Amino acid sequence: MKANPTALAGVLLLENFVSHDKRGTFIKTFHANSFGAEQLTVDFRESYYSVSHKDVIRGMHFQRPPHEHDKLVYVTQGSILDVIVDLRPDSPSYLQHVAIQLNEHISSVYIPRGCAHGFLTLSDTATVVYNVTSVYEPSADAGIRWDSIGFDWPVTEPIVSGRDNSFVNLEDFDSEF
Ligand SMILES: Cc1cn([C@H]2C[C@H](O)[C@@H](COP(=O)(O)OP(=O)(O)O[C@H]3O[C@H](C)C(=O)[C@H](O)[C@H]3O)O2)c(=O)[nH]c1=O
Repeated sequence: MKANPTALAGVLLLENFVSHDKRGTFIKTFHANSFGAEQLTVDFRESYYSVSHKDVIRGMHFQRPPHEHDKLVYVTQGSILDVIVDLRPDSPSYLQHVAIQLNEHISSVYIPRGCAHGFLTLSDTATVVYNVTSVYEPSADAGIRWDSIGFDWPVTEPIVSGRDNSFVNLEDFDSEF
């Protein structure tokens, strides 16, 4: 696994191990030694996935302290535009965002605690896997409005949940990280 830095401090684009043969494809998305060598968390406490239609936007989500978590995200079917916002006041990339296209199998994105995560579905459907380092705590499940982060989402009529449209704007967000 090769880790590549991004414009946001600590957010890494990871190149997955991918092997093709006549049977199909084999992909490795986690390797404790490689993660440890990059000082990445290896203690994932939950794993879940979502299946989204084209033009769906999910996000921008995070868990509030003390339930914040690191997150490893990858796509097992389809493609997404993965978007991360830095909510850490002490970070050199505070309040900045990055958008990374994730295509099935090829790469994963590692998102440190203190960042908000979301994505736009680019393909007809997309299956997105999340591995996180804390268990789900409803009272700490929070977010920032997807259209308040200064990113021009390449979609004309996004499909967004009422909850995601009810989050606070980034300019009004008071960071606890
Ligand atoms: C995360 C979670 C959610 N839920 C419930 C809450 C809702 O009733 C339902 C769907 O949750 P949500 O609408 O938050 O799902 P997404 O909008 O796909 O959020 C996900 O996608 C964005 C991009 C992320 O980065 C989040 O980490 C991830 O939660 O499952 C649970 O019961 N347990 C859980 O661990």
